[in-house]
Amino acid sequence: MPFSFLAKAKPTNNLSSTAMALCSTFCPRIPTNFRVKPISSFPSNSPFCLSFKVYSSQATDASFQDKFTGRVGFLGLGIMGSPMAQSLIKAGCDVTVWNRTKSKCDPLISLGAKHGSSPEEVAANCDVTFAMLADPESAIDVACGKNGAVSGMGPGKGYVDVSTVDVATAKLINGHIKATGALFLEAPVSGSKKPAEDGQLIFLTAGDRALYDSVASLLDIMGKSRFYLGEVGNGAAMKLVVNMIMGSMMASFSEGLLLSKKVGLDPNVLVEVVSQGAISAPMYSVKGPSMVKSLYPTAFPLKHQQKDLRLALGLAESVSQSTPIAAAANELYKVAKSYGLSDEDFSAVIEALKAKSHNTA
Ligand SMILES: NC(=O)C1=CN([C@@H]2O[C@H](COP(=O)(O)OP(=O)(O)OC[C@H]3O[C@@H](n4cnc5c(N)ncnc54)[C@H](OP(=O)(O)O)[C@@H]3O)[C@@H](O)[C@H]2O)C=CC1
Ligand SMILES: O=CCCC(=O)O
Repeated sequence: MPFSFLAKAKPTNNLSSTAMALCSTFCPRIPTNFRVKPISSFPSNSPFCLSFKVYSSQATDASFQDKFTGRVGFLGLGIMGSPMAQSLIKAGCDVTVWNRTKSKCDPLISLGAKHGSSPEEVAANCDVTFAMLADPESAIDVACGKNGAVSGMGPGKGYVDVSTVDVATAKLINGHIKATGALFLEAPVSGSKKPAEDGQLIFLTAGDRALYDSVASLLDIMGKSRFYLGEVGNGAAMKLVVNMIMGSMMASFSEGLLLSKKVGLDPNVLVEVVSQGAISAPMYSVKGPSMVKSLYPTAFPLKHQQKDLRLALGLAESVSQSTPIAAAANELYKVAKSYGLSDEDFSAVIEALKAKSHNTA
């Protein structure tokens, strides 16, 4: 379990070594396989204070890998892809980017990234290529379509798809990539815009273990933890189960906020009460106050949450698992989409429950 570690220490050139030494000294129960990542440091003329994130590299298998020194491609620079690629550039990686809408590449180019004119060109020029795309259709198109990444892949290369897709899509892309002699890893992420900006994502990986090992240091730049789940499809399945739970939680929270208001309670107080009890969740504390104000600044677009519920329901169907709560939540997100809220944050699902105001609008 990652935890923050704050220490006063004389800064050295090797901040990580300093932090590891401090942790070993002052946290005797820390696992021997811990790693550290600076959260913040201060100039040497300020009080000597360092803050570090301490984490196990993997719950069940903590192998430490060498720093990845090859060329890194990044396809898809939306809400998530942009900050992830930015973290890699800022960490000193040699990054080449591509995005369907070219203008989104410009801020990264100004930070030092190269630009590839197609997914094929990026894959051909890089050792490992990451893809962060909207949905199964775009993930397949960018990997396997005309001038897609597959055309630039080959032995010695790797493709890491971090998009949220279904099991069949992950397996399809895996098949195309593997046919070129390259390696494949699916690695969808838990965590949203802010964790992506802060390098605090959780990677849910599956596929070629050798590729997982070789890109571990890149995953650690972008994330706080990583799980290796075995065969391709397990990453997608884990991600869909997590987001199925999240979508239902948000729908239920929305009902609670509106009910509290209708019975004369202050929904802000409800948010506070929830935050102190057993059902406390960062999601409620972060989104609740703006939901009360009917504000939905987009971190996770509602259309993607509905996509994930749809894919999760398909997954449940494939094994005859009953999921009535998720099915009801999915309907609510579909209503919200019909209100034109696709690109709002998924917390805008609450608007689908304000039927009266929308019907009369
Ligand atoms: N936002 C979040 O909090 C999280 C999102 N995810 C998942 O990550 C993925 C990306 O999410 P996010 O960054 O929020 O989404 P965005 O909608 O912000 O970005 C989507 C990306 O996909 C590209 N794209 C869409 N359609 C096509 C296409 N047909 N061909 C080529 N490129 C295409 C977009 O290109 P263009 O710029 O040209 O439109 C853009 O780069 C999704 O699968 C999502 O479910 C996972 C965890 C958290
Ligand atoms: O897929 C989106 C996940 C968002 C989150 O984990 O906060």
